[in-house]
Amino acid sequence: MLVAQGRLDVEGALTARDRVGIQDFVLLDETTEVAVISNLKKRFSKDLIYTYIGTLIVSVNPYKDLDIYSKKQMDVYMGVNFFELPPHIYALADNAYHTMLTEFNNHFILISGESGAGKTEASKKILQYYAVSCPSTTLMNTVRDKMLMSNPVLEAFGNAKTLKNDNSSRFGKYMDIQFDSQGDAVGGHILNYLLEKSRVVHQNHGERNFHVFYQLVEGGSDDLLTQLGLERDVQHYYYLTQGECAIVSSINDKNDWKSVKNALQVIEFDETNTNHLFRVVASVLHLGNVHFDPDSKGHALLKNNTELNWVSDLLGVDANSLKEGLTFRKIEAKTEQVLSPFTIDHAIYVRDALAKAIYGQTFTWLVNRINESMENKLCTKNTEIFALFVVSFEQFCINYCNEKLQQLFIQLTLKAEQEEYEAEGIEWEPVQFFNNKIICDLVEEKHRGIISILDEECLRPGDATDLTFLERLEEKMGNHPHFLVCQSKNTIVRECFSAVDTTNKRRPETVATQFKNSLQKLTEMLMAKEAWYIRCLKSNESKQPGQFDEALIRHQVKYLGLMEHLRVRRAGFAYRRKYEDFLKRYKPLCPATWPHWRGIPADGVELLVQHLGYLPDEYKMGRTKIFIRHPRTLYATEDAYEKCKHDLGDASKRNFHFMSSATKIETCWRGAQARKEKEKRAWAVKVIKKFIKAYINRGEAKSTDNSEYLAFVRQSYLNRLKNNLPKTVLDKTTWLTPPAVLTEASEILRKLHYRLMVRKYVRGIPPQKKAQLQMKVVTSAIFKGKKESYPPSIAQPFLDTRIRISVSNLSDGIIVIHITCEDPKQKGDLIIQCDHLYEFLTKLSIIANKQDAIKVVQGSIKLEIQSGKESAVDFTTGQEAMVYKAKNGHLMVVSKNK
Ligand SMILES: Nc1ncnc2c1ncn2[C@@H]1O[C@H](COP(=O)(O)OP(=O)(O)OP(=O)(O)O)[C@@H](O)[C@H]1O
Repeated sequence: MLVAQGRLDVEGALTARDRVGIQDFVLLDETTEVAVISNLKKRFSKDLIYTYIGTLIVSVNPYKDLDIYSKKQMDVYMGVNFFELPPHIYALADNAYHTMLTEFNNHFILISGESGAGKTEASKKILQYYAVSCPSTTLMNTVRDKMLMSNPVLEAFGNAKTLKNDNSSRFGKYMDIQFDSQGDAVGGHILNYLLEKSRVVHQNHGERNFHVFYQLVEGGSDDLLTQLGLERDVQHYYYLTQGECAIVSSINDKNDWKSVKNALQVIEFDETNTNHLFRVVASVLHLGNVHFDPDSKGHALLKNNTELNWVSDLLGVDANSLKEGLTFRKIEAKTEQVLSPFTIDHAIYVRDALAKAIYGQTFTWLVNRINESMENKLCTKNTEIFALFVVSFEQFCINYCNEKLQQLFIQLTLKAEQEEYEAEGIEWEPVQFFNNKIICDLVEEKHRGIISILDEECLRPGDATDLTFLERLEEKMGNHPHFLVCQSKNTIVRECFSAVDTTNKRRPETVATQFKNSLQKLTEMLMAKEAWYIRCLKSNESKQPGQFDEALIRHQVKYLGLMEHLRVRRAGFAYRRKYEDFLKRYKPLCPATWPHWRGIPADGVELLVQHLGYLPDEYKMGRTKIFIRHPRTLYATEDAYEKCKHDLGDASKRNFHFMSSATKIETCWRGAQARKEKEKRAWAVKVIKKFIKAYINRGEAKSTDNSEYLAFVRQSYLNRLKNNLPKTVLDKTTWLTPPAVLTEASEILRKLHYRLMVRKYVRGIPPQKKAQLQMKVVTSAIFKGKKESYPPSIAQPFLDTRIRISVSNLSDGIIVIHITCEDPKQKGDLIIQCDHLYEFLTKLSIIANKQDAIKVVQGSIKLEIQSGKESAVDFTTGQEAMVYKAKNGHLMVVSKNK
């Protein structure tokens, strides 16, 4: 028994591997289907129905009550690490809950498997576990009571006996529980998918309609049956007897009726609502007994009015309208409406369609009511949602849904693996797995293909024209005034149908499309949550305890993709453990680590595995964990550990005295360690408290309460600032917003930083550019705001060559100022004569700070008299000083001989 095994860690479980099989498939040395099934069988034979694949649980239906769900057992699993105890659904529930609380994220548990495999039971066990383990408040008690207590109602209306399961859920459901940040449940919600409505009007041999019909007929009081016009005989009703097993020994409808009535009270159904609900159920039974005879033309005529009158009475709708609706089709021509009589087949079809619609809508209404009663009524915001998802009935599960969920699983698992590798700094090794996205695409893309098979209406017997007929019928029924039960006096029926837009002529979404869309939405929703998985397997078809049908199990192992799961989990490394944990267990195997390793755990592990002779390819050292590739490496280590323990035991007998004193020393040492640890904790608590107090007072002036905190704030701001400084002088926006205490300092720092950047910038300017800028500064001082042509001139650089000055070496007082200009019409160089040439030019060059700008030439100075037109001034000496234009067109300047 699981409890008897007590606390086992995963390594401990290895030692028991031959007796009870492997607890985690990941540790199977051989990952073949045969090995997996044999392991399941070995465990099943010892009533060990749960086995892990990593954090996924495989559960095999035992078909008998096991003593593993007691309160005591729940206590054992509370707050315990996943791998510390033998596999159990409680371990998963507990870990999901605690991870949610510590990581503040949303989780879901996906329970899948074929009909009768134990999904509903598993979900109930999880709810029961939360009911016991979560902190208790009055509100939470109400929520969980309602979640648990609503179950009989949901099962009565949504479950039925099938060949595979006496209590098979015939709808897909998704339940979620909302928790607040303290872990208290504050609300809940149930979402239902696709009730198998066709069951209301048709059951295969050996199967029944939904339980509630039988429960009402068997368990309802005489008074109630009279009010509803029902007989206490299930065989009397066409809708209850097609499977020829209305009464079965394994189901006690009478008793179940009592729990349903009780549950209705818990979920706050008042008498009126309850009464209306039973009236709807009864109306469906009466509707099933409405039969038709052909008239002379083969058109449908009601056999008698008794049943129809009951339907009309129970639903509160007009009997004539109902009759007309069941036997005629209304055709709208341009100007008039024509009533076209139905054939018998059509009339039966419409009768059944109405029964399905009434029941289906009522089921949805019921789920909504349950949801309302579980709504989070606290205004405090709930922070976390824990979702529990049960994929139910077979049709829903097979094909597309399974493929889609499998795809989701692989995606999420690979993602989780990849994230762990990344966090541990281990290189990701690509995993080969079959990506079934291709199947999902095929199903999703080809609307008319696979997906339409899921349309329950298409599953009806009949040829393809039935579908066309149905569509037309649905369109037409939409505006048939006599059909719309939305006039009903039964509040439930009225509420259910009032939402239907009676004027909308658009074709309604087919069931397959609704299914696809809901699955799509669900997938999106689930992708945003952390996943936990339970895979349920059916041990045998005959629902017998102790029978393990290998062929059936093999089929499910395939169908649930368990081998794929295993492969993905085993991708790369089968086993990983924190260095501390690994060392703690195996340290006796290496003299360097035994009895104590005082260094860094990773170093100890490295020494240990080298001592054990691990080959480099067999393991990898992550940041906090060791990763071991093959289970056999771990087994060898474990075997060595067992032997070592044994040897140590022998040695201890021989050296009793020595050991006992060693033990004393060890005890003292442990005591000292524990005291140290305690002191450390006390110190940590003090620091944390101080920190919190300081945080609260962070806005206050500096005091003993907050000085350390403020220093911390200052340091961390400065550290962050250091890495986020603006990089260019023009960047005026990048500057970290300072905490209140650093506003002033931050402003000073900001100015200093900009000044520093400006200085750096200026230093980096080349001399030529600098000279230019200096000149521009002078220009600005002279002209800015005074000359209108100044602004456009700013961007134009000054050229060194634009102005040059030449004089001759003689004493003629002539100065030639060369001015480059681009405009050909402009006058060219300037010639001036000046008495105080030396003074003028010296002052000019001082002002310009450019002594080399004046060139003294001998003989002749070239002139540009207009752009591109050249001439010259020739200099010479003579008796008299004179200036004239020479024959060659040059200007001749004669200075007097000295
Ligand atoms: N853990 C369990 N311990 C004992 N019996 C179980 C367990 N799980 C399932 N069973 C038995 O198997 C039956 C079918 O299980 P359950 O109704 O949970 O199947 P299911 O997977 O929800 O089926 P469906 O999809 O048809 O609703 C239960 O009524 C119960 O008798």
